[in-house]
Amino acid sequence: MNVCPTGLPGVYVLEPRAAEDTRGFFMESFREQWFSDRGWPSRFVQDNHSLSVRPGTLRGLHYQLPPMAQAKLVRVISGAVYDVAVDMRRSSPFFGRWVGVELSAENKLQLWIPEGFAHGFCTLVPNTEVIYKVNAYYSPECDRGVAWNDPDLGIAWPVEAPVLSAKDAALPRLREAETFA
Ligand SMILES: Cc1cn([C@H]2C[C@H](O)[C@@H](COP(=O)(O)OP(=O)(O)O[C@H]3O[C@H](C)C(=O)[C@H](O)[C@H]3O)O2)c(=O)[nH]c1=O
Repeated sequence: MNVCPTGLPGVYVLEPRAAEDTRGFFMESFREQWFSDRGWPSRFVQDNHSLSVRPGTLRGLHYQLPPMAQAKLVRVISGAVYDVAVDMRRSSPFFGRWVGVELSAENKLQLWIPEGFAHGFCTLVPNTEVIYKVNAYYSPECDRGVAWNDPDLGIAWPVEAPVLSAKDAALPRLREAETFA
């Protein structure tokens, strides 16, 4: 498995190795030691799975505040997304900076997003399924978000008028959002 840094320190692309043969492929999609060997959180307590039927569906940008902050390991098992992470730590020199990576069932890439970052994605094709591990349970009380189209973030989403939940359509801008210290 290759680990590739992105333009945003702390966020990495993981490239598992797939063994392909005439039947298809086999891939180890997760190993605890990939994380413990790097001093990253390695105990994941919840798996998430979402299906977005329409292309241009945008989920995010979401994060959970302490004590339920979540690190996330994200991958796509059907379809493709433009996956985005944003540094939400005011103390970081990269506060408000973002990175976007295409994750797809075809490229099998995974995105490692540490605690302190917001996460969102926009689907690129119909019936896209995203699965991801998190290292803290869902906590509606600690759940927060920031607007996908905040001009202070300037994220280059591949869609101008995404399909949004009512919740996501009403998220605050970064300047009003509760962020990490
Ligand atoms: C996140 C979550 C949600 N839910 C329930 C709450 C709602 O009744 C329903 C849909 O939740 P929501 O609209 O927040 O789902 P998404 O918009 O896909 O949210 C996710 O989108 C971005 C991309 C993320 O990274 C987060 O993991 C997560 O916030 O599932 C749960 O029961 N458990 C959970 O862990």
